[in-house]
Amino acid sequence: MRYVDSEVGRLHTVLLHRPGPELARLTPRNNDTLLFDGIPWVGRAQEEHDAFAARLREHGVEVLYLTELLTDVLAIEEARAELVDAVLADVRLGDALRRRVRDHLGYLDPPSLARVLTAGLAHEELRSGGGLVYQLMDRLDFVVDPLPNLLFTRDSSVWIRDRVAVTSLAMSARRRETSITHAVYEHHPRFAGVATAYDPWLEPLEGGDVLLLAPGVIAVGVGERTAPAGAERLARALFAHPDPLAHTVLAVPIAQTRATMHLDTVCTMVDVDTVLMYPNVADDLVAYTLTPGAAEPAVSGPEPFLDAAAKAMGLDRLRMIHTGLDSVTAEREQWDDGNNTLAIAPRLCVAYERNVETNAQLERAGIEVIRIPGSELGSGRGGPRCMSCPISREPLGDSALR
Ligand SMILES: NC(=[NH2+])NCCC[C@H](N)C(=O)O
Repeated sequence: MRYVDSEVGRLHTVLLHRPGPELARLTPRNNDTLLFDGIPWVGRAQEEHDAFAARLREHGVEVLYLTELLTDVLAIEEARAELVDAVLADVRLGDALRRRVRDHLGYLDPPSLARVLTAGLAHEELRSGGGLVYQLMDRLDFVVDPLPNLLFTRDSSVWIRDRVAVTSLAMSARRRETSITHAVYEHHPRFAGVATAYDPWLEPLEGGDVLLLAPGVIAVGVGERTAPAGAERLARALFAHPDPLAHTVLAVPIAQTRATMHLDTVCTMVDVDTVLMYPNVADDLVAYTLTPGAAEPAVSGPEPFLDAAAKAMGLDRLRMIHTGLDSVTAEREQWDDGNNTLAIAPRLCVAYERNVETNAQLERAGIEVIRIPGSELGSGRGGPRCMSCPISREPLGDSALR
């Protein structure tokens, strides 16, 4: 079963990426470019991630791992060619080095190739190469860049009902991630026959910006990561479907700073009618409402986000968990992904244990919190929601809202 129509329906199946050798590529020289704010201790990050997966399994969630799916599809010639081509498309390689890399990858068995596709390939590991590009590289430079942000499976694909939107990642450090999700959904027998709702060559759109507020109602954060044109394109695709996948898309401009790169860093859902929101932005967020129009989606607004969302969801009001935190504590805990919870059922969510005050407020509001460690995982600036891509949730249907 592959179906997701909300943020909170009981979670059945989720896609995770257990961090591996790609994290060991991070150095103080490259961590900014690779979008990490520190140098994670890899072994501990893996332990933390295993604890996350274990908590999910204890609650009956099936956990799929991206590397396993990738290794499976690399046994299929067409998928292998597609993934290798995505590596070779890097214009910086030049023809001579490109030929050498093609030869090198051609000899690798699926697990070794999966490792290069995720952890990259350093100059010194290629050992020999021809041409000027190879000669002028430092031995630690990457011939194939590593993808440490694969950890955040939320961003490279999003399921909307029975379709998958393979996104278009804005930052160059992440762009190749979607060649992996695309190949998995296209070629893995588990996903046979799945149709896409978005493709990676379209305008920038990242999963961290896409919130399924209710069946048929989708909020999309817009800014640096998801371009307004990406939100518009998604709305058009969802409205045009014969059995429309949504009736309302709310475009929500967000300030693009490091701390708030995606909508889910400031707002996540913890119940069918309840959001957890970063208090420092809660009053300022607005939404533009997109609905099906004659040729193009019709746009109205802006109006306060909570009002626009409640209206689209058919509620009198959307309940916001007011964390009531002083602004410094709120700022500290937002930075450590306090607002980035993963709901695994209505009123039951996973959160980093370190966000003590936010978690206490959630509990006071009647939300059960499953705490996980995240001291190393958090150095890439992502929490439980960023690290998970729900593939199947219990449908809320249209009658779920009270
Ligand atoms: N859905 C999310 N908030 N993902 C967080 C992504 C963090 C990642 N280091 C990036 O900057 O892209």
